[in-house]
Amino acid sequence: MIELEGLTKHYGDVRAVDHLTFTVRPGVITGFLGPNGAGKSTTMRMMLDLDRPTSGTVRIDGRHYRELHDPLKTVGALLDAKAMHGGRSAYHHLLCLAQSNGIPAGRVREALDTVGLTSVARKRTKGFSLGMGQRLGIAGALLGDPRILMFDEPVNGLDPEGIHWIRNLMKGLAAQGRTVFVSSHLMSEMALTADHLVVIGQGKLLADTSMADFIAENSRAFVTMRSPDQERLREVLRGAGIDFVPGAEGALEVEGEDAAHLGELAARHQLVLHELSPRSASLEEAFMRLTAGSVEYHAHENHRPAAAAAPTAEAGGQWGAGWRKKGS
Ligand SMILES: Nc1ncnc2c1ncn2[C@@H]1O[C@H](COP(=O)(O)OP(=O)(O)OP(=O)(O)O)[C@@H](O)[C@H]1O
Repeated sequence: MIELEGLTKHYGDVRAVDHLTFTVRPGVITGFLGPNGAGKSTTMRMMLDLDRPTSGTVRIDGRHYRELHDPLKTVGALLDAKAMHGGRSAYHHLLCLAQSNGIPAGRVREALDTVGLTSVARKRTKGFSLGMGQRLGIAGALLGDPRILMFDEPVNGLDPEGIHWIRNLMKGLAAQGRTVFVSSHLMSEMALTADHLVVIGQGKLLADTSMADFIAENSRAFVTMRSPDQERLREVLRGAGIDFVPGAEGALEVEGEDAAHLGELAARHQLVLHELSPRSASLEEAFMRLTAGSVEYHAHENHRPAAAAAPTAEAGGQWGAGWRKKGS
């Protein structure tokens, strides 16, 4: 278990982490989400005593990291996959880690095997691809067979097979009763991986909830309506007291009404419709709405693709940019 209480970190005027209090529990995957610059890496560094908090505490199984006898046997972490000596082989990289942490040398082969690097164990790591580096970093995290695992953006730059592998590995570790804490800036990825969510923005806690509750609370259902006479459609909806928001490419989005009722309303007014489709908003959109007020790096509106009604995280840096207030 990891417990944070009032954890705070200032870099000069920047409040990178601002009074974070939450608990990461064993047996589930906890996703740590936030837009770029939200403070995820800083929080994880403080958990591992790599950065000193301005105030507040982190407890790992009830103790401060510094008080752990064999830290790698309690908590394993992948923070920066490139943080390794390029001249060493994968085997020797892990052997050094094992020897300096009182871990039996036999664990090196087991860890290499778990991450699928046995065939390149003797190769120097400087020739490794990003994916191989990530796997080696994960082998380092698993080396001490720790009860707690932390991964900072583990799927960054990985191909679909690598992403699938990491996802299943984390699920397996949680199923064994371990504490698994994983950061990401992609809600879509977390939706497939995490059981619990902790969301931060500008260092502050925005949500601490189960994935099931987040989905239940945020699955916005709406109907997209499109007519060749869009102005009349607006008038008809307003006349019936129905709220709407602008959608993609001039369409309108209506919440809280079913499509059949809206179709009948249009028919009564002899209004031609070119589209009447029930939809549900993506979790990515719900996440963007949650973090909209706390985005550090906004993309310029003019750079948005024309059809991006619900911008995806992959489009880059558009947190909250596409969210419109109801009735605007
Ligand atoms: N060593 C440092 N010195 C000064 N400012 C820093 C330092 N490290 C982080 N920051 C600032 O603290 C804030 C949080 O950064 P952090 O890297 O923790 O965010 P993050 O959520 O991990 O972002 P990303 O998803 O982009 O990695 C940012 O405003 C960042 O510029």
